[in-house]
Amino acid sequence: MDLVNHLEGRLLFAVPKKGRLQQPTLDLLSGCDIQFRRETRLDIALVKNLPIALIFLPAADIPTFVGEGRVDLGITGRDQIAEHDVRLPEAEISGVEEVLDLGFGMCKLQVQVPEKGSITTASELVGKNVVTSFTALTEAFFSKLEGTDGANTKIKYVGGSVEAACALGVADGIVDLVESGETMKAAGLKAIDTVIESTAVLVKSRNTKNKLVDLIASRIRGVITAQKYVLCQYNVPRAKLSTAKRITPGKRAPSVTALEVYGWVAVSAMVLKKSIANVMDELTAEGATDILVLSIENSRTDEEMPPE
Ligand SMILES: Nc1ncnc2c1ncn2[C@@H]1O[C@H](COP(=O)(O)OP(=O)(O)OP(=O)(O)O)[C@@H](O)[C@H]1O
Ligand SMILES: O=P(O)(O)OC[C@H]1O[C@H](OP(=O)(O)OP(=O)(O)O)[C@H](O)[C@@H]1O
Repeated sequence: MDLVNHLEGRLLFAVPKKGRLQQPTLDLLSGCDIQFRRETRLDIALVKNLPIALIFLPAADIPTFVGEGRVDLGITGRDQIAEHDVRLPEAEISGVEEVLDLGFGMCKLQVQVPEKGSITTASELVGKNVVTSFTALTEAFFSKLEGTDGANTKIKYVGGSVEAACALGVADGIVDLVESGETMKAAGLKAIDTVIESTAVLVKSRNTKNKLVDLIASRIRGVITAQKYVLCQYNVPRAKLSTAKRITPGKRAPSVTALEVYGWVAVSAMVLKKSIANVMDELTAEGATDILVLSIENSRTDEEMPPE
């Protein structure tokens, strides 16, 4: 089948073809009931149940395709968007518009130097050799270092294994992504500054007119919300209701229903998964009973969520 001829009329959605963002992205698509089968070695997959085609691209190239309007939607790291946008001429507005923070792929782009070396600040790297996969952000970072002429710093591109550059004598420092810090530690490096913090984002092309963009964004938002929150149900004496409402304020407000027992109410509210244990302790201390925590399979809510 000539897939390219089947793209007509479909929303084009760029997703990472490999690397750290790929599996969480595929999980998200599955949660949105976006069904497809990717043939071996093919970078295009037609979605069976929606007029969408998935285009598998390197995370670093997705901002270019979205920015130029070649694809309507994309998922990549905010670091990649920043690297793309910082290259644009000053007066040009980026064609890449962020729609949604996806909450995975958290990492920091950091300036790193040998742990045992003499350099302790990024300014001391000015004029020296710095190796990175993010040359535009690194150039902008060193150019802005106050009171120094960062533009003189020699910035070299490498596509991967950036952390090896110092040990091999290619660089005095590197600018690379850090998440757990394991890679940095194993290479005998330490972080001395942060260029940008990143998470995966859903982005759209500024000029896309495809109506499915909003539908997909809404489905993705629903899945992310479902992953982040649980539904907490409990019974509490009416006299304690105002305190209980402060503990579980819910989205707009908690649902409260009268119980068939005088003086008691049943409360139901969305609670952040990461704080549910504390919330249960607090509710118990206030006399709540029969506290149940239910996972949320999927959701469709507006953007206002309970505070994190
Ligand atoms: N250790 C990490 N933890 C979390 N997110 C990361 C990590 N490393 C990278 N990312 C995110 O994933 C994006 C893609 O990085 P990744 O290293 O997976 O790229 P890749 O497409 O496989 O390319 P490469 O061939 O350069 O490794 C990064 O831009 C960043 O947003
Ligand atoms: O802080 P950590 O949890 O150790 O993660 C950081 C590492 O992850 C990324 O590389 P990746 O492993 O994706 O491969 P790459 O070097 O080929 O880009 C990044 O470039 C770091 O090397």
